[in-house]
Amino acid sequence: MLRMGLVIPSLGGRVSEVSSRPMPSRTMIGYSHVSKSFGHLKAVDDASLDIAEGEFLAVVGGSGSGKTTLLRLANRLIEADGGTITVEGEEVRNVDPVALRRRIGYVFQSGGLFPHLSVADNIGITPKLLGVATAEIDARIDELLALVQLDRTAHRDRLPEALSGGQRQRVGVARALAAKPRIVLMDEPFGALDPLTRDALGDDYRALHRSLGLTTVMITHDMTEAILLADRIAVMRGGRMLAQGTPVELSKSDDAYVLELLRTPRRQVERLNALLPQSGAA
Ligand SMILES: Nc1ncnc2c1ncn2[C@@H]1O[C@H](COP(=O)(O)OP(=O)(O)OP(=O)(O)O)[C@@H](O)[C@H]1O
Repeated sequence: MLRMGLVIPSLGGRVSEVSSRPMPSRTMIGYSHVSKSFGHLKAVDDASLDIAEGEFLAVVGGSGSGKTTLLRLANRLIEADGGTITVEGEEVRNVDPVALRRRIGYVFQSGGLFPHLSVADNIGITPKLLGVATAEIDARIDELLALVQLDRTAHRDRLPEALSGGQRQRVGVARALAAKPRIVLMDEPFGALDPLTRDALGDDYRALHRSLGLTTVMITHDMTEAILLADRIAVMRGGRMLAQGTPVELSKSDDAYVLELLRTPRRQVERLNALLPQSGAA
């Protein structure tokens, strides 16, 4: 696999780097008392959250807790009923939705690729819509394929159906980065992948996030993934923003649901340790 000069940090190195790094303070996305209902259902209920420049924030919570709705409110795929949402200091309701979406990359759970377009055309579609010159788009596609570690010759002209799930997600990330956004929203990007591919993609994306200076908001159902990848975690329940903070801060929460979520990875490890021989003992 191509590495193209990207340093993929070891897990241990990344975790200590995350915990010792001071967070920058400029707010890239700000939610203030935001609400969104569908009929009588409050999908997002009075939620407030600030995401700082350069931050990697994971949003966790049960099915139907409002995570996707929260994400889509930021780029106006859904319009809020109440409260204020800002992106880079501008209220999103004052920004043209199409222009807003070009400033914010979006990675879908299934990759969200156009099935009839090649990998190259999927990646190049936004620059093309923006009127970027063909030669420049071609160079950008190659650069992005290298960034997401897909071999140019092997993958450039393939249709999405001829890719593995992990490769499709890499193309999805490349497409989200094609218009050089500073913010990337990811809706369970690695959820449907096998654990090894998921780990590799998570690590690789985290390295990209850092080297490109991105601000990332990622929905995940996997608390282990949230703890390992994110600087901070926001916990949603029933549309409410239940808690937010670093894993260490959340571990001091007095909310039983938050503590239960945080205990899950450790409980899984304990069960695995009971079932499997300790490493080196096999
Ligand atoms: N367009 C819609 N019309 C009606 N109800 C909706 C719509 N979108 C979301 N909902 C409802 O709003 C609630 C929150 O949905 P949302 O997709 O934000 O949850 P989620 O936390 O992302 O769930 P999951 O983890 O299952 O993807 C759910 O009860 C859902 O059924």
